Amino acid sequence: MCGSSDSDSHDGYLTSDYNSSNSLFSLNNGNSYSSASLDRATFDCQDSDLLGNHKHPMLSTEIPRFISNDALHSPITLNYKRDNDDVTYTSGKINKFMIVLIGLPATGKSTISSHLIQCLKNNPLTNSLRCKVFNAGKIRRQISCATISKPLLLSNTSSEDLFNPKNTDKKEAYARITLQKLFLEINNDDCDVGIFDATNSTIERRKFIFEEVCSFNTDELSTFNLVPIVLQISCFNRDFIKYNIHNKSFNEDYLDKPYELAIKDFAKRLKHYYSQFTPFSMDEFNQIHKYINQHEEIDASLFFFNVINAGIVEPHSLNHSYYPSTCGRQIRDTIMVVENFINHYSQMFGFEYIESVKLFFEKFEDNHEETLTALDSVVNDEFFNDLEELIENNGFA
Ligand SMILES: Nc1ncnc2c1ncn2[C@@H]1O[C@H](COP(=O)(O)OP(=O)(O)OP(=O)(O)O)[C@@H](O)[C@H]1O
Ligand SMILES: O=P(O)(O)OC[C@H]1O[C@](O)(CO)[C@@H](O)[C@@H]1O
Repeated sequence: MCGSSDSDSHDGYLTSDYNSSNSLFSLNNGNSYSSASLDRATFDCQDSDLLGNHKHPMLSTEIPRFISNDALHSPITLNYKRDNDDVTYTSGKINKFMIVLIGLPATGKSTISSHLIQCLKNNPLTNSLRCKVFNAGKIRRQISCATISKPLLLSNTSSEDLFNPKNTDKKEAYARITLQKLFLEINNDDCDVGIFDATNSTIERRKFIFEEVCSFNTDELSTFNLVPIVLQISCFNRDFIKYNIHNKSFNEDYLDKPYELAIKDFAKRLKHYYSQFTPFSMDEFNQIHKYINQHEEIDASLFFFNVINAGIVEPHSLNHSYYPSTCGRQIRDTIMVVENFINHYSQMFGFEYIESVKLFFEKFEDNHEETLTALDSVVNDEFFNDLEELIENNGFA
C-alpha cells in the first residue's frame, strides 16, 4: 500500500522507497516540490510577444493553413460545467483522467492532443470534461524565459546542452514541475482531463510518473482518483519527420535563431532523444498495472493507445485496455470516445496532415529557396541513417 517500501517488489519494476510525503504532490506538505519554480512556471512569460516577432514571414506562408493555427499548439481549457450525474468513484474518490503522452520530439504529440481535446469536446458523452494540456517544454520556456530572457540558449558544449543525456537532471526537473502542476490543478478541481505533454521517453521517467499517480490516488487528503491513459505517438515516415522538423524550427525555442541553425539544433536534439528512447510496450503496461494494483490495493483501470504515422498504421494489436469489474460508466464512455478517436484518427485528421506534407514537398521541389536547401542539407539520408543506427544501438529496432 502507499507509504510502504516496495523494495520487495518481485519484478524489480519499482525499487525506491515510496510514500506520500516524498512525492511531488503531497497534500500533507504545503512545501511540496519546488513551489518557487512552480510559481514562476505559472507566470506567463513573453511567449505571445515573441510570437509577434516571427522571423520567417516568407516561409511561414508555406505552412498549411490548419497547421499554422496557433490554437492547435497552445494548451486549451474547456470550461464546460460538469454534470454531477456523470461522476463515478474509485475507492470513494471522484474519477478524473490523466493522459500520459509518450513519443519522440516532433512526432505530433501536442498537435494530436489538441485534436483529441476537440474530439472530447464534440462528443456529448465527454463534453462536460474540462481538458488541459501540461506541456513540459512550455514550462521549461516559462521558467528559463523568466531567468535568462531568451527562448533557448543554444550551445556547442555538451555540458550546456539541455537535451544531451548528460544533463538529464535539468530536464527531469522541468518535467517534475509540470507534473506537479497537473496534480495541483486536478486536485483544485480546475480540470478533469490532464494531459502530460512531454516525450516521457525513458522507462525511468514513466516509472516515476506512475509512482506519483499512485501516491496521488492513495493520498488520504485528495478527493480525486486519476485514471491513467497512456497515449504513444510514433512517426517513422521520413517525409513526415522532415516536414515536422521544418515546422519545429518556427516554435518558441527558435524565434531568435536563423532557420538553418534552428534545423541543425533540432536535428541534434532528435539524435539525443533517439539515443535514449524506449518505446512503451505491453510488458511495461503489465508491470505498471501490477504496481498500481499492489499500491492502491484495488483492481485498477489502465489504458494504452497508439497513433502511428498520423493514424495510417493500424495500432490495434498494440492498444490495450484494462477495465476493472467495478468500472463505472463514465470511465467506459470516456475510453470509448478516446478509442474511437484513435481508430479513426487518419480519417479525422491524419489524411489532411498527409495532404499538407505532400503539398509541402511538391512546392519544395520547385523551390530553391536558401532555407529549403538548408533543410535538405541537414535532414538528409545520412541523418536518417544515423537515427536508424541510434535506434539499433538502443536495442528497440
Ligand atoms: N498529426 C498531425 N497533424 C498535423 N500536423 C502535425 C501532425 N503531426 C505533426 N504535425 C506537424 O509537426 C509539427 C510538430 O508537431 P508537434 O509539435 O505536435 O510535435 P511534438 O511531438 O509535440 O513535439 P515536441 O516533443 O518537440 O514538443 C507541428 O508543428 C505540425 O506542423
Ligand atoms: O522531458 P521530456 O520528456 O524530454 O519532454 C520535454 C521536452 O520535450 C520537448 O518537447 C522535445 O522537443 C521539449 O520542448 C521539452 O523540453
